[in-house]
Amino acid sequence: MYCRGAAAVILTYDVNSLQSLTELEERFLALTDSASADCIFAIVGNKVDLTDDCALPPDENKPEKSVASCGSKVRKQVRAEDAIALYKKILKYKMLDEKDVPAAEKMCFETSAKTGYKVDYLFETVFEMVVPIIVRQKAEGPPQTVDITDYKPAKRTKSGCCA
Ligand SMILES: Nc1nc2c(ncn2[C@@H]2O[C@H](COP(=O)(O)OP(=O)(O)OP(=O)(O)O)[C@@H](O)[C@H]2O)c(=O)[nH]1
Repeated sequence: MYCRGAAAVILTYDVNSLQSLTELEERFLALTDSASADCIFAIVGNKVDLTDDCALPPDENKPEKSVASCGSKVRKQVRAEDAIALYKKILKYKMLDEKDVPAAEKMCFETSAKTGYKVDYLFETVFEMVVPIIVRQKAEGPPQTVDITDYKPAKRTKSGCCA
């Protein structure tokens, strides 16, 4: 219902929870089936304010970097590559060709709704992509929706039968 005719879908996970990324695919991707055919997908890893430099993926050569926490900050559980992999899975699911859509690296963001980090950048980027698509769709023809305010009930016959 929320996605019907959508020109853009922003799928958001928590960078500190791998499960939240997995759930995007398992629970929410199918909900985007009713989005517009040329819908833009953005994958957003939120809550980066809770992580810091020690959030880098564990480096096998430097085991001290793979500690589970660093001061009050936690180690990031979801790497940028995981989000990029999900973006590519979405393209497969939607049967879209990589060369016809924005690059995965451009459509995967990391934000903090708490501090505002990269939030404006996310929405500005998505808007810049989406506005030309909406303008083109409008120029191409009427929307694929039904205006129920135009509905005029059929005249009833004397018997009240619709035959
Ligand atoms: N530290 C931090 N906390 C955040 C951030 N964004 C949201 N939160 C917190 O995370 C919790 C869930 O936020 P919601 O906005 O309810 O997100 P949601 O996806 O609707 O989460 P659910 O209600 O659990 O489904 C709240 O306590 C928010 O304050 C962020 O960028 N950083």
